[in-house]
Amino acid sequence: MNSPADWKGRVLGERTVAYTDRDPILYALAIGARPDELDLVFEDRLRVLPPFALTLAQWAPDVLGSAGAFEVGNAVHGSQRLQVLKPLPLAGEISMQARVTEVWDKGSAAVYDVAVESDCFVATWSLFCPGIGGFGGERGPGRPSALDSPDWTVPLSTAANQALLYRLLGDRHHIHVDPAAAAGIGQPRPILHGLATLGAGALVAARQVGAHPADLTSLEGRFAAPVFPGEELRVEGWSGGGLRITSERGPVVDGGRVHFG
Ligand SMILES: C/C=C/C(=O)SCCNC(=O)CCNC(=O)[C@H](O)C(C)(C)COP(=O)(O)OP(=O)(O)OC[C@H]1O[C@@H](n2cnc3c(N)ncnc32)[C@H](O)[C@@H]1OP(=O)(O)O
Repeated sequence: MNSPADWKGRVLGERTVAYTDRDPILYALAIGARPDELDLVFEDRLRVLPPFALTLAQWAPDVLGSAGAFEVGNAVHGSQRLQVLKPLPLAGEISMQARVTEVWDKGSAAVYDVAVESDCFVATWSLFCPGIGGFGGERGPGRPSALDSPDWTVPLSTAANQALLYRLLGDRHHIHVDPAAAAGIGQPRPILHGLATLGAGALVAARQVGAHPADLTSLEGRFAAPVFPGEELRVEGWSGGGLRITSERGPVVDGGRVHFG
């Protein structure tokens, strides 16, 4: 295919992914679950955090990269949406189908939207792919609008080894572990997975609003700047479900929304 636009509508296939209770527990630990949150870390009481689903569906954006739609070494995860349809089992198999739903032309970059559907969730990845824009397509959604002061702000510490833990859940792109790969996307050191930051923000939001984090019904956010493992962040929330995560450099997740049932 010659133009990114040619990938719109492309079916990326179907996959059934199996997991055990070890995997949602590892997910909970990798996004900062505490030892007293037994529902998240102890198999006898386990409830699966819905964003764990995103680790099961990681194959879909990877298939698009492997098929040649973009250069895997310089693309980044631009944004994510997750809609929960029903709870994930504690262990078992999930069958999913994926396709490219949109291709946006940002001038300097192309943005691919990849949707993954299963009977438990619908998830959409936006992949920001520098160097292949300017193909005459539509620009798509712009930057999120400015917000008033947040209704609450909670500090969020990331761990120096957080990307090393999170990658064991399936996203083993080298930019999260190898300084040379990080340099290839212009970063001074390996960066944290956007989904680790967003998942951690959702967990903080649940604690703050008094919801059980496994009751999450929808989550979304745009990755506005990289996070470096070990950085201190702030999670900001709005009563209507708005969510933003900032570092001392500015927003790292903006346009966020999280809802609990
Ligand atoms: C395989 C990888 C997995 C990962 O997990 S990677 C880790 C998670 N992701 C990140 O850390 C990415 C953090 N974000 C960034 O580094 C930057 O942010 C970007 C490189 C994505 C973009 O920065 P810039 O090239 O400076 O773009 P601009 O000049 O701010 O905007 C140009 C156009 O691109 C749109 N855009 C900007 N950021 C995103 C995004 N994150 N997702 C989708 N579109 C984006 C804007 O809106 C605008 O377009 P309009 O003029 O139409 O408004």
